[in-house]
Amino acid sequence: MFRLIPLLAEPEIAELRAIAAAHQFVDGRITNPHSTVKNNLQLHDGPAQARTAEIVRAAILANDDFRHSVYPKAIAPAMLSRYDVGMNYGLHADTALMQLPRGLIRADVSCTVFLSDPDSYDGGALRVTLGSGTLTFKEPAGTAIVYPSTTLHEVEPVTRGARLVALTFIQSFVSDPLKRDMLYELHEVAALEGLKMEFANYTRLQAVLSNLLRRWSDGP
Ligand SMILES: O=C(O)CCC(=O)C(=O)O
Ligand SMILES: [Fe+2]
Repeated sequence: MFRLIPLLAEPEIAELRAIAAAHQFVDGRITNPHSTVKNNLQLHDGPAQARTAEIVRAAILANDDFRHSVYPKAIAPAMLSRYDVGMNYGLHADTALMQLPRGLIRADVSCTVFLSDPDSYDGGALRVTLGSGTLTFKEPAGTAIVYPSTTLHEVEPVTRGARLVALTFIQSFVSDPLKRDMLYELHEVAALEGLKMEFANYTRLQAVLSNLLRRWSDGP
């Protein structure tokens, strides 16, 4: 499932931009030393990184659309990343198991939160390969694109301005993307149509949803 989710409001966007402006970024290869395609910058300053992670995590957990499309079980601390002119991230797949301070997580869903106004830079779109086609995302500030970590994807070179994003990876309670999609669809239909249904039938539909989630989730 590919979902565009309005995730951050103006004050959060402003705070993350201020954090980015006030700190030194380092070569993004620090977290992927063997990558030959990664050509961007990351922010690793302790408190600034912690605050970034807190803002993004709180927004994810408070967002119904995010919760019902991703079913987050573990959220990697979000990291600010900047692509200046000439920077890009070539075609790659995300690592399946990521070592985080609190242990390993399996990346099921990848998430880019756009923080720069799209008009302020050229290039820098996220392109996700889907079979013979490609999906391209260059979204307004505050919007998150969530996409399966199983995909090959890349960030086009920036040719003007700078592209600031917050990046995170999420382990889902439901590892199978198709099952996640079906749960999301069923939840949407129940939410949109439920009030028009006979209450007894709506209750049965809710039971099916809950029982599917019980059957398909990894735990705890
Ligand atoms: O900058 C982006 O939008 C994506 C970055 C990415 O693919 C990654 O960090 O693995
Ligand atoms: Fe990636």
